[in-house]
Amino acid sequence: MTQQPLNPDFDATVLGYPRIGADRELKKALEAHWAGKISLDELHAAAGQVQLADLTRLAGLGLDAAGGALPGDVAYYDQVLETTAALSAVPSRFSGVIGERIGTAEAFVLARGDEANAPLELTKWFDTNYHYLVPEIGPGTAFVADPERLVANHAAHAAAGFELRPTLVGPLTYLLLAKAEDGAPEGFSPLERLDDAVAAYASLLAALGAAGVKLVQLDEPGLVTEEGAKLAADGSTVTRVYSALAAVQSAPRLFVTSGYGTAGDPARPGHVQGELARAGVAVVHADLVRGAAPAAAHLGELNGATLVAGVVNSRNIWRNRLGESLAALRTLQAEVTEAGGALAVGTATSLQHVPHTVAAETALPEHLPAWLAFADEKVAEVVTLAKGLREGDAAIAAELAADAEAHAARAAFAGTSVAAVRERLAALTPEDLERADAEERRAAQAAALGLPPLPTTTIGSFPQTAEVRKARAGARSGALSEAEYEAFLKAEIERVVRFQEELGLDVLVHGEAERNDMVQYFAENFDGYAPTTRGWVQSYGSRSTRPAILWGDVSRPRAFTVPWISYAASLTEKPLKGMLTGPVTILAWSFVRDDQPLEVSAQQVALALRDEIEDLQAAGIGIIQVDEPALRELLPLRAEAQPDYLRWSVDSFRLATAGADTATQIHTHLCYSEFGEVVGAIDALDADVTSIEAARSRMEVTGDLAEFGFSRGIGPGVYDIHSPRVPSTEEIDELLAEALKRLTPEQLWVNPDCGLKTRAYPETEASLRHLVEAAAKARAAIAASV
Ligand code: MET
Ligand SMILES: [Zn+2]
Repeated sequence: MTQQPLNPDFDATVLGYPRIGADRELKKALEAHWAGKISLDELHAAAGQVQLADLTRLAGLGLDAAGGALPGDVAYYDQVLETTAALSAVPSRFSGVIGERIGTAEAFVLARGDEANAPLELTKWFDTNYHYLVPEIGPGTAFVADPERLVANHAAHAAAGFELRPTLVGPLTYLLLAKAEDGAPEGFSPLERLDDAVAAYASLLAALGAAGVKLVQLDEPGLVTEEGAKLAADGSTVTRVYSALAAVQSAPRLFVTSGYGTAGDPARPGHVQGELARAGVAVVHADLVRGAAPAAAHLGELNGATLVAGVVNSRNIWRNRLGESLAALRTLQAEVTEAGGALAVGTATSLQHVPHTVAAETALPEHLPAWLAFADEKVAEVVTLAKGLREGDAAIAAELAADAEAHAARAAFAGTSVAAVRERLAALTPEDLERADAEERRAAQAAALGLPPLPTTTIGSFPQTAEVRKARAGARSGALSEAEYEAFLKAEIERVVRFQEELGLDVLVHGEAERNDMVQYFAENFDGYAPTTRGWVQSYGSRSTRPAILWGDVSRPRAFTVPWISYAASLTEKPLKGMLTGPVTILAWSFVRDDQPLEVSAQQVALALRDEIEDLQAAGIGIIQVDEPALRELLPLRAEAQPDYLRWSVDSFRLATAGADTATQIHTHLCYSEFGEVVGAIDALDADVTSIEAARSRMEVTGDLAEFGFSRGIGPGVYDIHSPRVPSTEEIDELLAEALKRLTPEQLWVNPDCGLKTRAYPETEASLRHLVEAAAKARAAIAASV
């Protein structure tokens, strides 16, 4: 066994750690502060406690507290916002309310808006379900280094013996993720401001160095995108920027990470790391999970730098295959050492995408915990791998044995591969994805449903009132018996049905009161799926979600939505639309198994949904909506991988829905993204009616769809449900008129942007009244014009 010298600072690290606190303490403190219940000082103290607990845990798990192995990824709301604050990059539209400096209070104004200003836009961070606040950059945006918070955070923990490496989004990624502010000249790109931003980063580094910081982490995952890759050709922008930053007098050493894929040209993995090292960056990182391991040819350029090999998956919750990782690391180590560099073991990205610890889960099926690794278990894996690399297999013999055993048990477990599910998949034929001709369907559905033109409907959920949440919690804790809970839900369904009838909506829904979350509800009712109890993952700001774990072959033991939906239908003469969540969204918002292609898991979920649709139809439900809000979300970052994704994702929707009768109207619903780029896929879903978020973009997507020749039903949202604001009837009139410029009256449906579950009743009632009124006016106008 070779005894190579590893990194002089550390041989194991993680790029970041969940920031919300093991018990979501930061969420509670933030919301208490926003509600005026605790002061800013109390918030800082609470956040400091959370960070101290995290650092103590990380050091306890074996990361070198004094050697720079601990990430200083402090962020109360969002890591991109922290960088905006460190650069004092105040968007012009806030210049009246925010001075030159973005302190914590000012950062919250950017994050949450105020009476006069909408907050910064939230957008998905790469292909994750984390959302960051989009910087708004213009030709005049000031970039002024404000190191105060970073310095204070470093100093606070240095005193306790934790040598943090302050973490910022790197300048290239920061500007790649920014948008041109309103009023910037046509064609302006935030990257035009690169030199000014780099100057501010240089001042930040100088100040951090002066404060005794030894290592700073700059995250550059933007380099894995198509646009970012262009900045990373040899002799490129990457070289220019990082040569400048590495040359800053008395600056700390730099640690530049990528993550979420292969940085730069995917055919030349490692060249960006070589380029960074040549520029003077001391520690570079490569994502070995989503990305490819650096090619030996490029490691030659490392030249004394350290490569952090991101071998532990920080996006899933599965235990690492330690034996395989160790073998890959040994190969890399030989190449890196040969090149005069050093190797350290790390994670593919920050661990912010996984929950704190498996140990907190008390209700998982018995077989599952041993297969899993959340953040803490992943830290332990990184430490174990580094030890194995340093001291040889014998030093980690117990861990290797436990690992082999867990993986063998997982492979052999009955639910991992279920013959009945496999046989059903193997027997599928192309006809299983085909429905009758769209025109034939349209005629059959028109006859069966008898809807007016411009039918009005909602997207499914109605306000989840405190009573609804309380009843659900009561059912979970046992405070409410099964019979009591059922009676409660039936009463709630009846109330929602009567409410919709009174409003005069044309197609009713049951309101989804029984669902805590549109994906978790399905996970709870499918075999092969397990919800967690404490597995919170930050989605944005103080918000977290609790993705369920898809661990085995999926099937549906019994119909579960049918009782509620058919009960709702029994209460009304109007058509009632059944609600399901589609396969892609179910996968996108879960932790999925890593031992088979996503495509196969999608097919299994699709077949389970197909069974539910058959049962809904048999119960007399003539309209069924299968929501796919995450369709765009899983689209791969790299263009070359997109067609294959679009093929299987569309096919999984069709597999779920194509068993429906010709007269059954299949709807889908899309939101949370811009769908302009994927209209071809939306068309290929072959849904009879598609509702899609559109109010904020003023019906923009209707243009894309019309241009594409989309001919089936379409309900562009006319009411933005993301805020309590009530749209006026006139406003909805205008949106409908706008939509009718491009869509035919036979095509157009009238509905809100999305479900109403986060709204309260007063604004919901007022908004839906205006929506029904506007639809009636538009109908009358159409009738008068023929
Ligand atoms: C995020 S899409 C939500 C769709 C779901 N049917 C609802 O109305 O809540
Ligand atoms: Zn939606």
